Amino acid sequence: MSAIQHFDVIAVGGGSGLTAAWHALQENCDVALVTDQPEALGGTCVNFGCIPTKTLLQSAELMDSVRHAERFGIHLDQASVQVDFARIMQQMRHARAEAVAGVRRWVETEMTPIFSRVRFIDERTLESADGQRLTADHIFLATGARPVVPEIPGLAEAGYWTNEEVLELEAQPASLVIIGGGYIAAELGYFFAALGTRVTLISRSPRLLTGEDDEISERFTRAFGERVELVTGEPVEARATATQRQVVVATADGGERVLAAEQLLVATGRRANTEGLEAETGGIELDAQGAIRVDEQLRTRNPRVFAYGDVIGRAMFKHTSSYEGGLAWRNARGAGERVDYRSNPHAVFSHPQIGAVGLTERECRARALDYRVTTREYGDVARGRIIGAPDGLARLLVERGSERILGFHMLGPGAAELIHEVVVAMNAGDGSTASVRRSIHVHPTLPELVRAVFDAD
Ligand SMILES: Cc1cc2nc3c(=O)[nH]c(=O)nc-3n(C[C@H](O)[C@H](O)[C@H](O)COP(=O)(O)OP(=O)(O)OC[C@H]3O[C@@H](n4cnc5c(N)ncnc54)[C@H](O)[C@@H]3O)c2cc1C
Ligand SMILES: NC(=O)c1ccc[n+]([C@@H]2O[C@H](COP(=O)([O-])OP(=O)(O)OC[C@H]3O[C@@H](n4cnc5c(N)ncnc54)[C@H](O)[C@@H]3O)[C@@H](O)[C@H]2O)c1
Repeated sequence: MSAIQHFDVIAVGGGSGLTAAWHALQENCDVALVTDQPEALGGTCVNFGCIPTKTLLQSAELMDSVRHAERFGIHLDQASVQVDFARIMQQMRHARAEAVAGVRRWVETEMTPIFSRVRFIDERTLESADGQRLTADHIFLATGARPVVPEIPGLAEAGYWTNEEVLELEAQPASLVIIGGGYIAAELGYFFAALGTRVTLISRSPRLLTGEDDEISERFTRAFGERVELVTGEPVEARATATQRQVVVATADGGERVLAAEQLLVATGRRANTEGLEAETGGIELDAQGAIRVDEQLRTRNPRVFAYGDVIGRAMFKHTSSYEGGLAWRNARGAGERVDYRSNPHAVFSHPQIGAVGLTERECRARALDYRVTTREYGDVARGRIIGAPDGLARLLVERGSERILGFHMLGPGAAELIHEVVVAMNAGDGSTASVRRSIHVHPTLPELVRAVFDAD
């Protein structure tokens, strides 16, 4: 049996595990960073998620501008516009490789890297695949999540991509079927469609992005349906022919449709990575979905072990796991802070773009809150008209009496950036609408749309 190595801190996970590690290093702690994917240091965000997909979407947005240049008096020979798909993909992978190399240099210089899977062998000890035993004053688990692949007969044999394989492409598919109606379907569906792939999207519900405020989801679905073919139904079988992949869909009217395309992308959610961790042996409880149960301070049932990020199965966003990682670290040092997701924002980088924070109108109703809703369109403000009055709006939900901002939802250009003023307002003073209303906004800018909806409330 090998000797036990003891550290001040062990962070398990090469993604947001780095957040706790970074905080620990600021306090001169001795840190072990454990990951089973050293070639993908930086985790999902850097390798298979936020950064590579948004890098790809930059090309999609540019293509959209080129296609619509005519509207602003710029005549382009559209037939001469060519997509160098291989180059788009290679540039993304090159940037990714540089980012990973940078993270790896940092980990190898400042921490003790343990490049292995680990599992608990008791409440104090982790063991690597080659039998190294590790203990620490504090352990942070950020082992992330992986794609859920539905059990559709024939799917494995037919062959499919998830968000990981799709980033390895060299050639653009002429046609693509996507299973799923959430974030990845909306973002990657937009990428492929904007570059000219014929995209068919299979969604269980008639509306896409059902977690959004109803009006946002409805208007997004309507606009997105002009870009891709939307099919509502349940995929029940998949198969491959010599040239195609086919998905049989049981449609809502009791019928059946066979959808065919060159390739198939599965985007049906993500599940926490806890298999093989032997969490129970470590005194850590899992929920029915296999996510790690934590309390309000992000502590597991084992007091020396904290968990955060996708593995706790809450809001699976990079900014959320970064927030949680900092909070978990401070709590390990005795701060006693509670997580508060009330102003945890999110964005869908599709077209139209979505940015949102706080409660949806549906959630306000479910909580029997006394609220009012105010809406303004892009065309209601000068900058909105300058950019062509695009389809889009801002929706504000305010609690009557307290005047607290309950939620803010935007659909349209810049939505992901524009919501931040409201995120700050929700955290300023009493979280009421006053701070936005009394602030001067530059004219003519899109933040004036935010101001306009607050003024109209
Ligand atoms: C396609 C896509 C696009 C996305 N876009 C965005 C976006 O635009 N904005 C946003 O905020 N979020 C986005 N997300 C979500 C975001 O990427 C995740 O929420 C975030 O990266 C989760 O970080 P994490 O540290 O919890 O997990 P990960 O980054 O997945 O890290 C988990 C780490 O744990 C390691 N590991 C797992 N099990 C073990 C074990 N037993 N032993 C050792 N190591 C182990 C893994 O190798 C990995 O290094 C996107 C996700 C996807 C899939
Ligand atoms: N911009 C961002 O922040 C961003 C972007 C991409 C991904 N993410 C994160 O990654 C997570 C995973 O993304 P996702 O799009 O895979 O999941 P999702 O949870 O957003 O959507 C899953 C979709 O798949 C559908 N679905 C589930 N099972 C199905 C089945 N058997 N057949 C047909 N449809 C089925 C659901 O109805 C839903 O529409 C997101 O929830 C989000 O947390 C974030």
